[in-house]
Amino acid sequence: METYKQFTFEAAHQLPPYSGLHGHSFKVSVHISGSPDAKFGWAANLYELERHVEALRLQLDHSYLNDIDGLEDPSLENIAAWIWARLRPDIEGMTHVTLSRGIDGQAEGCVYRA
Ligand SMILES: Nc1nc2c(c(=O)[nH]1)N=C([C@H](O)[C@H](O)COP(=O)(O)OP(=O)(O)OP(=O)(O)O)CN2
Ligand SMILES: [Zn+2]
Repeated sequence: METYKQFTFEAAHQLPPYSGLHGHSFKVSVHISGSPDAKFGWAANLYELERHVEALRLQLDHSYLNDIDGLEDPSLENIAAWIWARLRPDIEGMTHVTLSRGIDGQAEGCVYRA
């Protein structure tokens, strides 16, 4: 079974020489794989993920990403790897993190797997 949790955040960044200062709505999906719980069938209890995901969301939301330690070059791929590295110690069975920016149908994104 695989369980996932999504969160969104609004943030500004720049990626010289490709882009100057601007902002995006980002969407993150955190995927956890595991044997189904005998009673509830889930791979992970979403309540147990909540505090870890929420702590990250609060750090990222309404931030200037370039100012965050480890995000000096905030490409999609570097942000996804940064999220993975911070959740990894706390979320057993995490298989991948997806990150996208923009609206459905016009989004750009990436998938980070260990
Ligand atoms: N694989 C990637 N390639 C590129 C990335 C990236 O994160 N991953 N980022 C960039 C630059 O940021 C580029 O300037 C993109 O600018 P951005 O405004 O973030 O995205 P759009 O050009 O699509 O702008 P819209 O406002 O959505 O039109 C280059 N390559
Ligand atoms: Zn951008």
